[in-house]
Amino acid sequence: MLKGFFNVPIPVNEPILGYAPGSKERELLKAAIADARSKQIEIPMHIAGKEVHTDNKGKVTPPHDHQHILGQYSKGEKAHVTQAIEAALAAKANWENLAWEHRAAIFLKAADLIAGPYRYKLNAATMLGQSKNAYQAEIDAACELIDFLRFNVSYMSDIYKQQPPVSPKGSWNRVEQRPLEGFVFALTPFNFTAIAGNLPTSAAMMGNVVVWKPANTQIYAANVLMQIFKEAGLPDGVINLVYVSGPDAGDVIFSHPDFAGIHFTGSTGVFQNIWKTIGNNIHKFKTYPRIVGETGGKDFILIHGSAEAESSSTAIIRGAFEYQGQKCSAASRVYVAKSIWPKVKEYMLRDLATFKMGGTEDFGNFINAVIDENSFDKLTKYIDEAKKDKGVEIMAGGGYDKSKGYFIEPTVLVVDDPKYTTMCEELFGPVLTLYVYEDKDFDQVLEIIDSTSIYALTGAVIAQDRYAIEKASHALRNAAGNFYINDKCTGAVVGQQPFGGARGSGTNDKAGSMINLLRWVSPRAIKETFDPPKDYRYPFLSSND
Ligand SMILES: NC(=O)c1ccc[n+]([C@@H]2O[C@H](COP(=O)([O-])OP(=O)(O)OC[C@H]3O[C@@H](n4cnc5c(N)ncnc54)[C@H](O)[C@@H]3O)[C@@H](O)[C@H]2O)c1
Ligand SMILES: N[C@@H](CCC=O)C(=O)O
Repeated sequence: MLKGFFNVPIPVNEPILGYAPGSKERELLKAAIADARSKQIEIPMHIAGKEVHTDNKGKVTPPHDHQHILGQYSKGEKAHVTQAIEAALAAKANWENLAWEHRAAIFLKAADLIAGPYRYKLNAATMLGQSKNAYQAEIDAACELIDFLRFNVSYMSDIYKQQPPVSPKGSWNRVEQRPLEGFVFALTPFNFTAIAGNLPTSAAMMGNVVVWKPANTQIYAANVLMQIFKEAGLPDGVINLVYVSGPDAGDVIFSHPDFAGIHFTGSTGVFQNIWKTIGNNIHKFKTYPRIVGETGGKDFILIHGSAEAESSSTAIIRGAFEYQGQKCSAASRVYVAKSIWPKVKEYMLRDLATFKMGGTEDFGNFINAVIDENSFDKLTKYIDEAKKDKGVEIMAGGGYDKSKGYFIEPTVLVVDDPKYTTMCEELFGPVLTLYVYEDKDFDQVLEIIDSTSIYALTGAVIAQDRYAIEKASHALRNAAGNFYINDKCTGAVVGQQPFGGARGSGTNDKAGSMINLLRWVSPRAIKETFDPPKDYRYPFLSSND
């Protein structure tokens, strides 16, 4: 074994490629898209390092072109979840005993593979499978995932370096960061390839073994991620990837004695049910499982009367409509002061009129499709209701069509009631609701924002008036885990704004930070005494008493 404490490479954020017309990266990405579209692939599960195929297949189709088949994945059942757990537990001893610098090297290599040879393949898979445009795929599948891997390696070494500051004479105090006893379940959402990659790897990096179940609508890119992890040298069984229904996975995992933790990102309802199941089964587990979940949001932008109108409009429309509003951080409720609203509205209508909507293969499209038919049907129901409801004006959009892909026009609703349904519930799509308030009612609006939804994920205040900024920052301190001043409420960057919300939005364990990695270790404090006492008596107990 090598001896020494090794410094890890100092992480820096991966530069975002621009994909401008004529650029090399655009040519390479277009070629990767054409290649992916030209064939149908078989997508196996990965258990104990082996590819597992079944006869029960699910189709993978681009949300913007649902009749085109990119491939088919093998659907698993409960027995595959059991096999994945057994494979993870079989891999555990070797993996957790491997020196940490070797674990680090595997994930640093994975980051390099994504930054280099796999960049276009992974971006193309995300663009086709999840209907993300080139820029959105680049900031997610490439840059954010590379950042997660490189920064987490650095945080891991910082965690290992942290030791008790005091060791009195004659003793030495140390802390060992043990992986959890058992396996970790990574349950990942459709909307970010980076999150799908981060949830299993952050736990594995700290020495844990993992069963990973992605959302069905993200499997196409998850398959590329698994290829990358293998090529980076991840040993068999450390991360096992299964394609089963959520309830099937839950039934097996949440009653297994070695279940040691869940790393979840997804909707609040699913997380709350999982929490209840874990609570009901608590007597079955060897340890108290770590429950880490980043969940839904009802993210706000507050525009003060002193704000600059054009940048306010840009923050609103980028915050609300990038990736069709399917970011947990997406702006979905806006509060704008009456004095500035006419100007903001003018800029919004000017820019919304220039949005192009269509497939991700055409780089001119800013807006693509929503993820699937369920989502399309749910969102269009809200739009149809809004069209009928009094006190709601459809300021923009409102149209939709699912004949070729699940396309919904970016829609802006202006409401009279700040507690209208779409101001309160998470819709998760390109539907923004906006309320215009009297400038004098700023304080009341702060209270409304704080109390309107169960969530507290992201939020922004836009103002030039420093008193207003200070007041909003204080009044809304529990309304968002990620708070922005004079910016949109999306686009957190690893190493810059660790991400996560509280209240109904999750456990706020901040993805891409040391706080998150600490959830995947169980510290053991060790005290060593060099000269142990040989007499039990205290000094005041003299032998003459
Ligand atoms: N806070 C964050 O950091 C963050 C980031 C991304 C997405 N999200 C949230 O995720 C949601 C969108 O993602 P989604 O649609 O994939 O979420 P989802 O909750 O539908 O699914 C998440 C995962 O849970 C699985 N699942 C679904 N039902 C299950 C059940 N009954 N038992 C066990 N597993 C089950 C899914 O298959 C998927 O793998 C939104 O609510 C969004 O706000 C939050
Ligand atoms: N971290 C991303 C959101 C991830 C959730 O979907 C952002 O800040 O926009």
